[in-house]
Amino acid sequence: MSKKKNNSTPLISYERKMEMLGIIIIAIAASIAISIITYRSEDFAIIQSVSFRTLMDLGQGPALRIQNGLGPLGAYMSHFFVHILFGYISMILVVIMLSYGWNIFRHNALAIVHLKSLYAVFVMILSASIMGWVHNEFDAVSADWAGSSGVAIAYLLRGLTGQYGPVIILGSMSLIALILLFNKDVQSAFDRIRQAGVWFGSIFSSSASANEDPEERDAASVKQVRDSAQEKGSDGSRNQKNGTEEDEDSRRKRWEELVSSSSEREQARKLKEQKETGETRPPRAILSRENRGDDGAERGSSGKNEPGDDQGADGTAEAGEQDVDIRIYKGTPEEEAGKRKLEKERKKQLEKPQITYRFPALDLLDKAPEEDNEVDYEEINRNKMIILDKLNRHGIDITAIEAIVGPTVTLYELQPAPDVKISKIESYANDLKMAMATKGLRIIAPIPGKSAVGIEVPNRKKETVYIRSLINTRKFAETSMKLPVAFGRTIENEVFMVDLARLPHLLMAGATGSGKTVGINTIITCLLYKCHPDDLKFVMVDPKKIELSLFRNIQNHFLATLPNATEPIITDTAEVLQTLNSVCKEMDERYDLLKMATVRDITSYNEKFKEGSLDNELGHRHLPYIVVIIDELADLMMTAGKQIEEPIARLAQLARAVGIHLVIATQRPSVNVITGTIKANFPARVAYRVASKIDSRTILDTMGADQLVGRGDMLYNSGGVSMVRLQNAFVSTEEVDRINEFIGNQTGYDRPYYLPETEDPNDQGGSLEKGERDELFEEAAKVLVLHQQGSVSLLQRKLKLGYNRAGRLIDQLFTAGIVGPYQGSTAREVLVENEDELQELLNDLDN
Ligand SMILES: Nc1ncnc2c1ncn2[C@@H]1O[C@H](COP(=O)(O)OP(=O)(O)OP(=O)(O)O)[C@@H](O)[C@H]1O
Repeated sequence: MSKKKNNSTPLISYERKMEMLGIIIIAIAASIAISIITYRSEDFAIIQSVSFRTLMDLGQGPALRIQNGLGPLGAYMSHFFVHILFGYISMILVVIMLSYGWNIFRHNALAIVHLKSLYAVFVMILSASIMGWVHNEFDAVSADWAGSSGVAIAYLLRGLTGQYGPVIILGSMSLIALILLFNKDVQSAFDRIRQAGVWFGSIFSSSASANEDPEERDAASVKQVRDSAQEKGSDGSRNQKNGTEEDEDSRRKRWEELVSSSSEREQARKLKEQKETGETRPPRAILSRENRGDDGAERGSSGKNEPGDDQGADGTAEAGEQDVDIRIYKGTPEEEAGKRKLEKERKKQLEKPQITYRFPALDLLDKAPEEDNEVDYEEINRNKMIILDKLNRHGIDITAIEAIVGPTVTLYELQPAPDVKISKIESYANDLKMAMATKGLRIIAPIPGKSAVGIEVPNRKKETVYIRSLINTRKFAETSMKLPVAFGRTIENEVFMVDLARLPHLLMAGATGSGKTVGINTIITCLLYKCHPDDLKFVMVDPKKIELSLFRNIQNHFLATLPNATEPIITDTAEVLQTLNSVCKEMDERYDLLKMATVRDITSYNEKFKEGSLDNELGHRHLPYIVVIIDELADLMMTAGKQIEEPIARLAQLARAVGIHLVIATQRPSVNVITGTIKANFPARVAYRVASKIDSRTILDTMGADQLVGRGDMLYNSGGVSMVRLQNAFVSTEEVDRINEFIGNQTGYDRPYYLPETEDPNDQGGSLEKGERDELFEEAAKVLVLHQQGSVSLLQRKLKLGYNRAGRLIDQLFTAGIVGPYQGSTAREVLVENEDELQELLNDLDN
């Protein structure tokens, strides 16, 4: 493959430069910090009283009298920061600089640092002004805490707004600063402060039990709060209560938090016990286990008519009769890798890359916003009550419940009593759906490998799984998969990864807007983050014309096309057909190469080629993986039907060993699009939300996809019986754009990877005029007739030819009727029996 000479590489790479800049900034910040800490106002006076020359004379008295840790320079700096700017509070500037320095050094994104710095500057000015005000009004603090600027702002405020104006302005600004700091509900912050009061109260009031076991103490405080809640509750019904709704709510919250703190301790004890007995659980964070022996208080105080709370008072009361523990789990995120790890692992794979290439950096991907992804205990408890109530009414006893909180859905794992028939639980799916007023609810009865029934209920607040949070994990960085795809997160918050090279092909289906294109972008992004362009090429087919168009930027790095292709991303049906046939031809050629090299798969072939034991002259070359992506199969099947199905089926059956893999998506998972032949050859399937149970059956062979909630909620089946529910990672168009720009701006190969040319189906083999025949035409014909074997590799060996020329000769011999049509990995049939017959045929051709 031809390649461009890479442009001169800079002496010091961009990364190293940034690291140096980071260190310089940190060093300056540390110096300023030392100068501020050792600030003395007299130092500056000394500097001013002597000349520069005297100052520089270290043996002289003036220099010796300066006590700043950084000498005269420190005295200057600290004068500026402490005296002129904002006093000691200027230290915040040091913190800002350190933060910039560190993040630049670590190659982290700076967007969040900018925001936080802006906030820190605001807090610095505000604090200095408050100090200035205290200094001016009461002379209670030294002016060194406010600096001239802080004092000046306080004067200005006093002058403009009188005696009380600064109190109001500075007070409200402080409150705003607090709100911004916690970025949370201030109301609940107040509640928490009050709650802390109750805590202290309960501790002091039960001073007699000061030496008690902590669990008992918790239980005592729980009881106290619960009792007080019950007292209130018993005074009157919910509608008659005197206190406000907020009072009830905050009391309930308080109660729940106390309960969960005591129960977490109990949970930890249980876990320890489990460890000792050798019983293990998957690594999930245990959030709470709520033992509601007497649930009345909690339910009574709920007080709100939430959706799904349609059971009213008597519904929940009945449920209370069946008292079941619930354990709540939320999976802890996987360990982050950091940019260096990813970079190191990616470089490890490369031995002698054909082009100089920089892998896309993590910074091109958006960081997940700092959202409040806390578990909604209220929602979980309400759902638990509804589930218990519904099943209890129908005589189904549940002995235990666990709630596993995933990004999109929560899985309630129910342990039914031994005599319960589990199909009975399944039959109440619709009742439960109605009671919870939820869109998609899936019952898994039983959960494969467990003696439990699962009910998946969509969360009211869904979490977006950002692709960066998957790519930036050790699991992804260190994977040895050839074509790793981190699809998303499981319900247990684990990064779910598959190796496309082993699948070997993937069929994706989902209604419009369910997240297929985002899913395809996730696959491509993962591959672009892990694979070098030497090792991977995409053939992109996009009948919808816009979905994959962003990838045209990377054509000279990552795309494979026909030599005469009109566009790098194929949108025209006729061209799709020709391209797929060409990929088939590439597959056949690769099989010939593998056969010549006597290896069984692409990995061994490439290793052998790397060792130098394969001859370039015979057409051997490094073989990149080829991933063929078809964004909408339905469209192609409608226009080209069988013609399209044929090459897809051939590739799906055979292409795995030679490193060609298919990813096909469709929004119409009907049997005339996903035909039996296609389905049989695509064991790995992904279903996004589909419109009907029938569609779900077509794609997954079972129901379930019709109950998904959309926006990347998906079921993955690798061909076995069990399916995994995942939240597909989200990658935005902007992110895809940035990655493409980053790669596209680098010097790539001269052209896309060319797929072999195929015969035009309308062309009956082209002209065989004497002048247009290959010079070795006759000689090649004789070799094949002599050996009675129509194989390219035979011609290569006997005539010492490259693969392409030998292939062209075989095509001409086929047109001349000397060899038969292509037969896959076996040699073509020779149609001429002996040399005499051949001579006759050649004479005819000449005439
Ligand atoms: N994994 C995801 N996380 C969050 N939101 C998502 C996710 N996937 C898709 N969405 C949302 O759903 C919208 C539609 O997604 P997408 O375009 O991928 O659907 P589609 O199935 O390809 O639809 P169509 O077939 O009409 O092209 C996106 O714009 C995005 O807002």
